[in-house]
Parts: sequence; structure tokens; C-alpha cells
Amino acid sequence: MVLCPVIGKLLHKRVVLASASPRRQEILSNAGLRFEVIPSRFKEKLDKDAFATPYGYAMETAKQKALEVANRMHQKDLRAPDVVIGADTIVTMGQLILEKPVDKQDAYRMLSQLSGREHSVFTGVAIVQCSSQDKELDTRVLQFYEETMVKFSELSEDLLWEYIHSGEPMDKAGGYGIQALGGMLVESVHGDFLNVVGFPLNHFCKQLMQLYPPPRPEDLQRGKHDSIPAVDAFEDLSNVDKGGPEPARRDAGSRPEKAEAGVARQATAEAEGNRTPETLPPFPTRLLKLINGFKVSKALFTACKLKVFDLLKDEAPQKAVDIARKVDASVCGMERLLDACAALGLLEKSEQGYSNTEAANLYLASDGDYSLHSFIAYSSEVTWNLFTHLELAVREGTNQHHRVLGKTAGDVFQDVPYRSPETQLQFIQAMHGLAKLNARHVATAFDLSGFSSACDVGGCTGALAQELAREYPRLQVTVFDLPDTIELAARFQPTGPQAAQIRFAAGDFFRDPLPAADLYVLCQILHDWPDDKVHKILDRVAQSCKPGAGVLLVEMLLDEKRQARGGLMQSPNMLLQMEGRERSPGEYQRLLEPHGFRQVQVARLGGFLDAMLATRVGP
Ligand SMILES: C[S@@+](CC[C@H](N)C(=O)[O-])C[C@H]1O[C@@H](n2cnc3c(N)ncnc32)[C@H](O)[C@@H]1O
Repeated sequence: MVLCPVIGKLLHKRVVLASASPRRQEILSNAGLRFEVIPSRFKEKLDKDAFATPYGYAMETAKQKALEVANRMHQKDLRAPDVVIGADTIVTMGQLILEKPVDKQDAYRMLSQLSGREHSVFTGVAIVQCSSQDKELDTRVLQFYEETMVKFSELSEDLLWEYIHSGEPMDKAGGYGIQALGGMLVESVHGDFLNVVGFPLNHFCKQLMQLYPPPRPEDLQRGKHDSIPAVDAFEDLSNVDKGGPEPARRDAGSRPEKAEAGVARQATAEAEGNRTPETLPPFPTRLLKLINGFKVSKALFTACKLKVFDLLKDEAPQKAVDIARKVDASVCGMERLLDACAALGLLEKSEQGYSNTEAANLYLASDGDYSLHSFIAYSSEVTWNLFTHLELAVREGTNQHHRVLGKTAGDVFQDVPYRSPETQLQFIQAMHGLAKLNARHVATAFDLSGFSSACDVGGCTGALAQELAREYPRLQVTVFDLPDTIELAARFQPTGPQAAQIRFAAGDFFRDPLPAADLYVLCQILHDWPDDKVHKILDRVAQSCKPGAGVLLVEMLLDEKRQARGGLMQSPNMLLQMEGRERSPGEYQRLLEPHGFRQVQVARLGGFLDAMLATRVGP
């Protein structure tokens, strides 16, 4: 049983569900959550076109619903609840977002579009944690979304109208309710069923586990919930390949590994000679994948370096012998590399030869708008070398540039002999490629239309500035970076209508005043530095801005308990390459607060970066 510890934490808090949906109320109360229902008065009319993704729209609507309730309750009795939960469910078909039908004709239009086809159901959820200081409401917002694919049967006209006349479609996104009569229309569901009903309970619990650390076993003894059976372990909700006996310990390894280890111990204890298929340990597929992971990366790096994907871009299939000849490689070697790439899904292999997949055309060839070629080259040439010294980095607790370069680097970005111009350009190109992938999500993570000027501190080539300018045509953006970077960034400067909104300024954020702005963007900056230097940067930002100004932090956010994998895999990388580290929203919040940045909102963007928006309060 997984919910009890989380629910136990919330039992002592005032929890409000900002939704009138009886289905959401039922899902949450069935899970044992105690909450008040205060339906939000937020009008669901955000401009859908302003969002890069449908889930971005759903998450923003969920957030606005929850914040409206938090603010209203705070104003009413100056005591905000501890937690407000907002949710918004939408149905999408291709680019089309289907919400609740306005009348029967509208329901008919929606349902006939869904007939015989697969669609996505997205629920955006916002968990708003509230606190008040000096009678001011302080909120911290965690957002996430869940997607479920649903396929409808072919619906006859009769069936369609019968369903519409039942009245069920009218208050439901997409015009159907899967938990009642609408269930008869559904052929298959891929993903979380409750998400289609209106609330992704499983994902919600995972997020709660990140927000609230698991209780100790002795607390569990005290805090049993009436409707929830007692538990003796805080279980990981992640998907698990296979079951198998699980050891009671909860401190080592993830669940499949624990299962593997548990069964292995059991098997060893039994007589080795008496093994039957049942007592054999499960095949350690996941572990073997980890052991071999570096081979996968290096095959990809090598194919990129040999320009295989450039050669095949938008071309007819080619044989290994021809590719080998064109890149001056051995046929037997090239054949093996190409087969490996095909096995990895990077190439397609047919009778005619090898050809690029769509992803290879888009990301692996060196010339596309979204090319990751430079990032791959940097990973292969710089990061790879550093990773060969991971053991020493762990022993010494410092980056390892001195071992790769033979000299100690003071400031990784400014020590001139430390980087050749080629490596520097490669780094900038790598950042540019990654920034282009993330920029739209970042620019639309929050409503920034209230700001008229922004400074992208350490903004590199201006890729994010360009997206901000595109998204907010009245926004003037200054890209502030080191003189060398600004010089190289000239190669990437935007053309087109956004160019007039963007200017570049050279300087050092440790020494020089920052350009004036009412929004300061720090995208992958603070993670480069230890806390004392982060305070220096934030101090500079605070000195440059007035109350009401914003700070948009964009980083790979760890979860508070350091359990989620994504960000954690980046942690050794930061150790090897930089002075800083990845941090959790709480850690960033604690760094921001002394500089007067409060009202922190967090948006999980679904890619590898997340965003936090804080507002400067007080003088
Ligand atoms: C990790 S990159 C992030 C670039 C960009 N914000 C992005 O996310 O793509 C760090 C950036 O900070 C800049 N930088 C490092 N030290 C700086 C300093 N002291 N003053 C100004 N910029 C600096 C680097 O030149 C680089 O462009």
C-alpha cells in the first residue's frame, strides 16, 4: 500500500480541492485524502494558441484555478489553506483541443471526430503549497501533467445521438465520461485510466512523495488512516518490469534491482545444485543495459563524428560499402557501426541499404535547425574524457579539467588557456542546440506578459531570448554574457521580426552591473556555481531590480528527496565539469529568499529543464 504515508502527511494539513468535479472528489476521497472542496472561479479561457503544447495549457489552467482559490481564501480569512489542488482535463485530437461541449451539436461534432480514432486525454495538475508571512500569501506551485491514449470504436449515428440524449456528454471534456455510459464507446485505453476520469492519482502520489519525505516506520505505527490499511514500507510507485520477492530494506537500489538482489540472495541460500527454473534469479536485463550504456553512447558519437547521418540525410538508402568509401572507413567496421545504429533505432535497414530515421534527419545531421550535432561532439570530446576520471572526481570532490588539460582551471568559463576557441565555439553551439529545443517550453511555462523588459543573464547565443521575443512581442530582451561569448554569439544572431527586440551586452555577472530589466532570466546559470557564488549572482540581480520584478530560473530541478532519476544523472556531470550542482526547488527557494525573491512558482516542463518564477518583494 503506497498512499498511506503521503496521505498521513496531508492529514495534518488543510487541503483544498479547487474543483467542483464529483469524479475528482471521488478519486481523491477513495484514496483516503481528507479535503475541503472550494470550486475555483477562474474562467477557463486562456488563449490556447499561446501554448506550445496542450498539456502546457492544461497545467496553466490547473494552476490558475488553484491560485484563484488560494488567494480568495487568504483574502477572506487571512488564513490560506496549506495545500490547494487544481486540475484541468482536456481531450486532444492532433492539434485540436476539445473541452466541454457547449450544446448537443457541439457534443455531436466532438464525438464524431473521436469515432474510430485514437485521441489523447491530458490532465494538468497544480499542487499549490501556501504559507503566509507578514499577512502576505506566499505560494509554491508544483505542476505536472499526465497523458492517456484512448481509442474509440466506430460509432454509428444512432449510438452517437442516443449517448448525446442521455445528457452525459455535457459537462465532460471531449464530450464523454469513461466511467459511465461513455465507457461503452471506448475500445482501448493506454495509460492511467483515472487520468481519463479526471485525475491522475498515481502521478499525483509520486509528486506528493517528492514534496513530503516518507515517514519513518515508527510514525507509520502512530498515523494509521481509517480507510487505508497499515503499511510497513514506503513504496516506489515507478513502473516495475517484473514482480518478484522484495526485500524489506528500503535504502538500497531501485525496486527491480532490489528484486533481483532479493531473489539472488534467496537462491544462494538454497542448495545451488537443486535449482529449478522457479528458483533461478530473474535475468538482470536492466542491469546489463546499464553496464553497456557507454557502448551505446559511443556508437552514436562515432556515427556522428563520421558524418554518417549527414551523408544519409534525406537521401535514398545506401549500402555500407558506399558509406565506408565516402567517409574513408573500413567496410567491415562501418557495417558493424551501421548495424548498431539500426539496432538503436537511429537508422533504418532494408534490402536497399541504410537510411536515416526521421529523428536522425532532424537531430543528428549537423545542419538542421534542431541539430544536436555539436552537443554530441562536445559530449564525445569533452564530457567523455572527463567521465573517465569520475572515480577521482568522487574521491576529490572537484571537477577534473586539470587531469584532461594538464592545468588547473580557476573559472571554467573565463580561464583563457583552459579552452581553445574551437572548444568554446563547440560549447556555444551545443548550448544553442539544446536551448532551441527547450526555449518554447520555457517561454510559455509562465505568463510573462506583465514584463516589458528582460535580461537573459548568461544568455549565450540568444536562443531563449529569441523565443521570449517571439512569445511576447512587446518584450525587449538583453542578452548579457562574457565578451568572448558575445563575440561568438554574433554568428547566431536572430534575423526576422524578433531581431529588433533583442540586443546583446558584454559583461561579467560577478563584476559588472547588469542591464536594467523587470525580468531576469537565469537559464542553466546557477547550477554552474557553488552557493557562495550563486549568492553573488543573485545579489547582482537583486541590486538591479525593483519590487515586482521577476526572476525566471530555468534548471534541471531535482526532487526534494533526490530520488527521481533525470536530474540525478546530471549530478556527476556537474561534479566533473563545473563548481556547482543541480538543486531542488526548495534549495533554490532558500537561495532566492535572502535576496527578497518570494512567491515562487515551479513548472515541470516535461523536457530535461524545469522553470521557477519568483517575484521580488519589498525594497
Ligand atoms: C551553461 S551556459 C548557459 C547558456 C544559456 N543560458 C543556455 O541555457 O543555453 C552558461 C553561460 O554563462 C555564461 N557565463 C559564465 N560566466 C559568466 C560571467 N561571469 N558573466 C557573464 N556570463 C557568464 C557563459 O558564457 C555561458 O554562456
